[in-house]
Amino acid sequence: MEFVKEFATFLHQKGIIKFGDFTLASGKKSSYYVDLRLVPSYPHEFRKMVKYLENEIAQNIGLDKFDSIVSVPTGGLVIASALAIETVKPLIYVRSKPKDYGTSKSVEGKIHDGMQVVMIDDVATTGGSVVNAIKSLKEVNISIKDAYVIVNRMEGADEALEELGVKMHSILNILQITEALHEQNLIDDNTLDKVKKQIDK
Ligand SMILES: O=P(O)(O)OC[C@H]1O[C@H](OP(=O)(O)OP(=O)(O)O)[C@H](O)[C@@H]1O
Ligand SMILES: O=C(O)c1cc(=O)[nH]c(=O)[nH]1
Repeated sequence: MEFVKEFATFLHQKGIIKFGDFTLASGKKSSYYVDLRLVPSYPHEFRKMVKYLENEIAQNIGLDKFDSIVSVPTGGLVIASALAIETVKPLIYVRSKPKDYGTSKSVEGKIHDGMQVVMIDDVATTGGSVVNAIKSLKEVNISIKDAYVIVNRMEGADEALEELGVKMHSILNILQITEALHEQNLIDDNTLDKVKKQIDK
């Protein structure tokens, strides 16, 4: 729990979690936004976050139990790249749509039939981005059982992935983050209430 509180406080201090009116990738509206693309600008915290993610994967799955790390551009790929270097695991990534020039590929990097991968993304909301990537991976006979995100906003991603036989893991969820901030009087009751209403919306 210590990492959760420390990381939640960091997200708030640096304005990485923002409260206001936002439109999300899925088209949904939200009273908050977690912009993890800012984290690499703070290399100590970035490294701590990646190490924590590495430990979680090592403990839950085992680093030798999969062939490659896979991610989706752009937010997730920055984190996955750092994790791949830290763990010395191969990295591949899935474009949201195939390139319409050059190689015309949607899955980039070295792949082989029947390979086993673990998905990394920064934030999960509806799970749509990861679901699309998993579908592209299945088309080229790549297997995936586990996906890891840093922040789970708890808006349907777990269920969407479960339908594809993939387990969603997260380092923190939005309730843990905002409850830790509320406890420290960094956000008020009304802000916490709005976040709770967003869950499963
Ligand atoms: O669970 P979902 O409803 O799909 O939403 C979450 C996705 O949205 C964001 O990506 P975005 O499309 O903003 O792309 P970016 O990382 O390139 O900024 C985020 O990085 C996730 O990939
Ligand atoms: O759903 C999204 O697009 C989304 C939400 C969020 O809080 N952060 C983010 O990077 N994307």
